[in-house]
Amino acid sequence: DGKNQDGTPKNPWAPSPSNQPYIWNAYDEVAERQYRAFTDWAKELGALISVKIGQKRMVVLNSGSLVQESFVRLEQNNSARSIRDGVEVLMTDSGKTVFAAPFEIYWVRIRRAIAIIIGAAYIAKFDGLFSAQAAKLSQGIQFEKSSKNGKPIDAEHLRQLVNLIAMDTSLAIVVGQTNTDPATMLLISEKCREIEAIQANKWYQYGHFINIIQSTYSFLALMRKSLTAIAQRNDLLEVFLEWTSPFIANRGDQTVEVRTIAESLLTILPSKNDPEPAQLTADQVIVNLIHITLHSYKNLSSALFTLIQRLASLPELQERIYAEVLSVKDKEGTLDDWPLIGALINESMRFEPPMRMYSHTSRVEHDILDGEDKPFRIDDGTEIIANLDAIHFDEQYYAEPHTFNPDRFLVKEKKSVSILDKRTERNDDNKKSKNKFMPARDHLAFGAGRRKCQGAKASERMLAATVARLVKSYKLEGGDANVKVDYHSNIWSWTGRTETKGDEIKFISR
Ligand code: HEM
Repeated sequence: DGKNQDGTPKNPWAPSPSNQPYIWNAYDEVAERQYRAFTDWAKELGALISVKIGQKRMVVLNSGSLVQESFVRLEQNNSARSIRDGVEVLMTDSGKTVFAAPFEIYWVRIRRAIAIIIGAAYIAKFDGLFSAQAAKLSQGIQFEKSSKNGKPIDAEHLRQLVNLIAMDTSLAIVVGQTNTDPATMLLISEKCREIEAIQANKWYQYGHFINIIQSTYSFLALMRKSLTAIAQRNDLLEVFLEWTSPFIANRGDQTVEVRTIAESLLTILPSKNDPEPAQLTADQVIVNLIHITLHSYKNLSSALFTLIQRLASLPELQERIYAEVLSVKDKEGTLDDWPLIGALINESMRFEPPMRMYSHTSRVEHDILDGEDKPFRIDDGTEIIANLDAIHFDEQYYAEPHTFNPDRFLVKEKKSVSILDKRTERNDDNKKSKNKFMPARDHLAFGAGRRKCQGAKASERMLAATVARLVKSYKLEGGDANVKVDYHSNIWSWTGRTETKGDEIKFISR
């Protein structure tokens, strides 16, 4: 209501775009142009902006230091999430999954259980899986090639191969399924596509912002859509229930080694702050497994497809990577051995992240300081969005940001800063001013703060294994990573995702 508890006026909202139509405010612009609309407004109004759509006010962070301020320094305030529409409610069982759960002990338990499977200290045990998957992709490409007499592989076929590898890898980590039959994997990805399409429907999108629409305007249409969504969800549940049943039957058996996220979620371990944790119900476990699998699948396949398309268009880089891979002798090699592949992955994540926006929600009324330390209003429930379309192209951190250049990430730790670090304009004898011209050594494609992606290490190692294997086996020619397609929903968040359209690639055996 614009007043603090003591009756004094609240600080203003951060600057907003003007001249927006009254009823929908910024809806049309955001629906059509998504993150690009935020980037353009930020150029005009400054890195911290606020946008009102319908009844919803959102605050958008367009610089790394604002993400540091909001998602990291003030993480106690801003690590909640909001569930925005019927599909999200349905698919997360009203916020029971790690992605959607409120910032409470229930969420902490799930995070810990996932961390002991795929956290940085544990992830190396999956390197064998990643190189086996990379080999499978290479074989799939060989097979496609020979069935086409060596002609290039078109984007659609390549995408199907990449989808299968991404799904297979995700299922192995999440439910311990390896070599799942392709028909089942296709079924899962088809269900996922259909649910996403329902969520991207215009009335669902409006409903995020104007509650009354959910209940009246196109109630019947929404009901029909919801019934379809429920049917799709039930089909998914059936598949996952079958996989999870053996683990559920073994629940509590201390002699079984915990190797997958499914097993770990079924055995929440005590910790210092949570000595007697409540265990999750089987339903809660399964709804998490579906959500994690689909997030992992979509992002891995999207990142891998983009990376292959990009690599194909860079012949010189391929030769440098080939030399790097060959220089590792007497062992398989992993991301730890390949700095240039690591730099390529970082640059791909910076230049073309699968998710250009993600959001946290504040659960406390507080102020946020803009770049000049001026305070602006955040309410309990305000959705706060990180806009990578602005942050990842900030030329203060990434020289010539619109050029794809993996070498920028070969910079030494001491000669670089984090994208989260603030630039200071103070003069030379202040050490901090050194920051001013140092490049960033990182990116925010995996998020920041307490809600950060738990699959970052797994993803990087998987992508590295695949790049190494492909470059070792083939010279890639063709490809196009420049044309993008934006989707309006993303397992199950309204902030969307971006895919690479791609072009045919010729794989020439080395
Ligand atoms: C290239 C691949 C991937 C990308 C780009 C990606 C990106 C993201 C992003 C942007 C977030 C939200 C971060 C935030 O709000 O600050 C997230 C959350 C998460 N990701 Fe990923 N992800 C990827 C792969 C994976 C994989 C393979 C897994 C697991 C197998 C995974 C598990 C998670 C989990 C559990 C969270 C939720 C954290 C929470 O809300 O507490 N991700 N991811």
